[in-house]
Amino acid sequence: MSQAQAGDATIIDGKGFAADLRSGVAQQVQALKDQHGITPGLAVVLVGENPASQVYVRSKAKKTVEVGMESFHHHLDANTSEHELLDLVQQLNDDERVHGILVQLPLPDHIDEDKVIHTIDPQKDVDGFHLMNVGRLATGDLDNAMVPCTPLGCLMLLKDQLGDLSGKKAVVAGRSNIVGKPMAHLLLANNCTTEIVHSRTRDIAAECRDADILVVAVGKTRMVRGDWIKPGATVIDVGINRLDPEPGEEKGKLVGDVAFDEAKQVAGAITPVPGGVGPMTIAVLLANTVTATCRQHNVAEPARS
Ligand SMILES: Nc1nc(=O)c2c([nH]1)NC[C@@H]1CN(c3ccc(C(=O)N[C@@H](CCC(=O)O)C(=O)O)cc3)C=[N+]21
Repeated sequence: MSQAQAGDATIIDGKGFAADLRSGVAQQVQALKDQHGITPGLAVVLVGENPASQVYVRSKAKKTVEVGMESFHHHLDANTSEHELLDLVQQLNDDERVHGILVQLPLPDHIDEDKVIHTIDPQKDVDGFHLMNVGRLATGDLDNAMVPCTPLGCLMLLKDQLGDLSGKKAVVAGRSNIVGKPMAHLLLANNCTTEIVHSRTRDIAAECRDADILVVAVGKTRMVRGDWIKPGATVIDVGINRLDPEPGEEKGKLVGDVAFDEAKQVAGAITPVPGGVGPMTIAVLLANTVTATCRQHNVAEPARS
């Protein structure tokens, strides 16, 4: 391979990759219908009126139907009690048309999120947030874990870009339970030398600059600058931040946690925002629902990553 030249980073097409993944999922759904008479079903539960959440939920429901699955949508009002929500989750656990359950986070303050997540049947936990699935991922039992959608989507993009990841130095910026920690476990399971950096890391720029693979999920607009990146590195930007609108704009632009214009001068490959990791999250959710369906019916499951 030739040496990376300044300014020539490959822009990783997450949107296109996600569309291909969804058409693969649509074929798997068709096969489940034709060969086993099973229609995978995904239930999405939204509590309250957060407008951004409503946009994601609508997009998920539309794409669920597009791949041929059944979509069950439960929209509860903001003052729903914890007890009512737990009852609904239990009802979805018991419903055999439902193979995957996603409860959109964050939940209102009066509801204990952990309690809700741990009421979901681990086999239907397509977000991979239940402790049973967290433990399986952390112990490397990937054959039985449900793996969180965003990190799994990032891994798919990395493997598509780089092939075998063995021996590569991977740095994950951010230590959240939904992205940073599961991402680090996945990279470790794929034989990367893996490090997590965070707000208390002594020289975070220097640690990032050592990475062949840099995954950024810190939730801070354009925190990672061009000079934090090793020339030729592969950069995955998980951030989704909305800027204040410019005069004449109705909504502000979406930008990542990486200063894209600087980073693309240095990186070998980089995901854009929007059109990078975001669309992968939804596509992997659908893929996880097929995986969950296969496991619940003892049908051979498609290889994922
Ligand atoms: N239990 C749970 N599971 C989740 O997976 C979950 C959640 N709660 N709560 C909210 C966040 C957010 N999230 C996104 C998914 C796709 C895009 C996405 O497709 N973004 C597009 C842009 C969309 C736009 O233009 O607004 C992109 O990056 O290209 C973004 C954000 C999933 N979440």
